[in-house]
Amino acid sequence: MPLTIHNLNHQIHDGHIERWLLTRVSLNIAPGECVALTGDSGSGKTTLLNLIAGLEPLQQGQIYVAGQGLRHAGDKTLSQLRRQTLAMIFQHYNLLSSLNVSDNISFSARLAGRYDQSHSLSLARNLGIDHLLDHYPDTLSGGEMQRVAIARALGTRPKLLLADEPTGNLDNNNSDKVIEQLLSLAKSHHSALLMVTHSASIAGKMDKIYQLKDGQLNQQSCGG
Ligand SMILES: Nc1ncnc2c1ncn2[C@@H]1O[C@H](COP(=O)(O)OP(=O)(O)OP(=O)(O)O)[C@@H](O)[C@H]1O
Repeated sequence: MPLTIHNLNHQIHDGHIERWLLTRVSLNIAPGECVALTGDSGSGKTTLLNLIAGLEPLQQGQIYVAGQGLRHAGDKTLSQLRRQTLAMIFQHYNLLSSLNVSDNISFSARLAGRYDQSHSLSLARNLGIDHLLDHYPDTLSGGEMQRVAIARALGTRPKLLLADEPTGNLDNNNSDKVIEQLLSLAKSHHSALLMVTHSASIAGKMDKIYQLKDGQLNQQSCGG
């Protein structure tokens, strides 16, 4: 399983009081499965992604990423997991401004020791950005930058892809195209995808929808 979450509880300091942000959260995501994570602002979506990425320590419960338990895992194990097993896509792209598109795409794969030029090129072609390989990020549109970020993320052949409102900065038309490409590439690479979104129409394109509300994670119907 790319992702298993078992009975996760997470407490935060809210001013002077402590508050349970996540309670008894459990979730399984299978290879190639695309799952939407929805919920009101402040419900804990980004915190949950950060816990899955090993960026915040687990307090109670367990998260397994491709079989590796995160609770009590050391820094070396967690950073290896972030390089080799999972990849993240952010709303603000997080491209390196001093590197051209080609080097941005290959950056994570090189760090993971998995750089494969033909794979990077094929991702760029599939995303329609192969004519931009020698361009720099500040000359690209938002949609083009996010396509570069998607190619960079998939370049490591991650088992699990975490995306935090990846099209939050794009207009509807552009957003739909980028999401279609992301879903199709995640499926063809057998990468599981967990995507935070506020958009009901984007969530409706995914295999499953989960909502965080009052600390609890519940599956919603995909009907709409
Ligand atoms: N380390 C922390 N210490 C204290 N409070 C925190 C911490 N991390 C997150 N919070 C609080 O937890 C709540 C959830 O934050 P989070 O960013 O996870 O929500 P979200 O669902 O992603 O929201 P949005 O949709 O607005 O991005 C917020 O009230 C936030 O202020």
